[in-house]
Amino acid sequence: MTSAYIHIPFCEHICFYCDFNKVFIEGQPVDEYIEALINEIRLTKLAYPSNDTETIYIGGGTPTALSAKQLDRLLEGVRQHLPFDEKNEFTVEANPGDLTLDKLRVLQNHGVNRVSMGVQTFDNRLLKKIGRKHTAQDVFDTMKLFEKADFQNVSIDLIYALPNQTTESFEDTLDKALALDLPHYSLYSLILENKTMFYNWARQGRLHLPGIDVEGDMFERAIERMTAGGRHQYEVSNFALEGYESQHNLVYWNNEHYYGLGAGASGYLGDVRYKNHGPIQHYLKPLRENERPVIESEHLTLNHQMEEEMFLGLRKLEGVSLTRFEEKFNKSFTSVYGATTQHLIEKGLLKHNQDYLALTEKGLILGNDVFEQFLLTK
Ligand SMILES: C[S@@+](CC[C@H](N)C(=O)[O-])C[C@H]1O[C@@H](n2cnc3c(N)ncnc32)[C@H](O)[C@@H]1O
Ligand SMILES: C[S@@+](CC[C@H](N)C(=O)[O-])C[C@H]1O[C@@H](n2cnc3c(N)ncnc32)[C@H](O)[C@@H]1O
Ligand code: SF4
Repeated sequence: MTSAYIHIPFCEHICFYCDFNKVFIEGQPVDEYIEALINEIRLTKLAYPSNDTETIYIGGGTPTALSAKQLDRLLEGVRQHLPFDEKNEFTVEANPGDLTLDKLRVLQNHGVNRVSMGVQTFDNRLLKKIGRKHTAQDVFDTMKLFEKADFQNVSIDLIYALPNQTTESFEDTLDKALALDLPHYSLYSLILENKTMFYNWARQGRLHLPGIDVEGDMFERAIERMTAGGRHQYEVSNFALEGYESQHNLVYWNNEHYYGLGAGASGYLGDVRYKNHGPIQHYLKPLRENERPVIESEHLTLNHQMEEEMFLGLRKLEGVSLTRFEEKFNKSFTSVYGATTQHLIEKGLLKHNQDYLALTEKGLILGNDVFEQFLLTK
């Protein structure tokens, strides 16, 4: 089975911290983009047939920046080319304030059963400072829409360690988030990305970011609050009620296959990891000639695949299944990673949990230092 990630690179405004592939929507060839995307799905399915789609995730950019009519056309095309069982997870990303009842109904009509919303913080002053256009009230209003449409599987994203954010302010955001009683929360620490407004301001000394200690404190508070609120941490940044872990993101962490569709999307099919052209015109051009808009692709060697199984899998709190590793690669785990694992267990960074190898609490904090040890091609 293969999953599908579909990218919509348009936004109503550009946030100061964001480095994802996106452009301001005004004046963009949105309708042409949607048709090209549907054509890309068709062409990719021809090259890599699959009878069933495990999960579908439409992200961005901002998918809800499309009109109800455009969303309807997009979803019609998606469902036409990707056979999908509506019991499986189908997520669309939304921005608070962008989602109307009309658009939500369109999503529901086409089998979308999960929405992930970018809330970031409930502090209105901070929202403005990071370049968001919504307010906390927009979040509450959108929640009312979900209630009205009887739509329950909603997740929100929060970012912490924002400029001038205090631990108290973040705790207040955590309380407000939990008060919404949602099944899933993603909590990311701010990453200062190259070429963003934030990056320039930081270089000019105009951005006051909390130090590493404060950031660590915030992460600990988040884990405490989420766990006390019944949302268990199943991946470094993700918390869910039992049974509501994001199936699509688990496809990534379990190192499984997915179509990457749309401008700038990445995919993993067979032994090939690939990436599409990011700029809209570069993406549209090959599709006009019925060619896939892939800009780079790489065949992964067995060593690469095993490394990725470890890097990605260890992000899950459950860890990496050794049985699955051996079945997938037809190799004994000990023969590949026995010595590395022994060494990391002695240092208190890894632990065995029956069939699984997982990070300890100390390992979780040191994440990347641990992952590095699993490199086979140094
Ligand atoms: C790329 S956005 C797309 C969805 C939607 N447009 C939105 O803004 O919520 C997905 C999520 O990535 C996270 N994100 C984006 N830039 C980030 C950064 N520099 N550091 C940490 N998280 C970031 C935000 O939490 C955001 O909700
Ligand atoms: C930061 S994650 C947020 C996931 C969300 N918290 C959830 O639980 O569903 C989503 C973002 O990652 C990016 N993304 C995810 N899968 C991708 C892929 N295959 N190719 C390119 N970008 C991808 C998109 O920009 C998307 O907005
Ligand atoms: S965070 Fe979301 S809304 Fe803001 S620029 Fe990035 S993709 Fe667009």
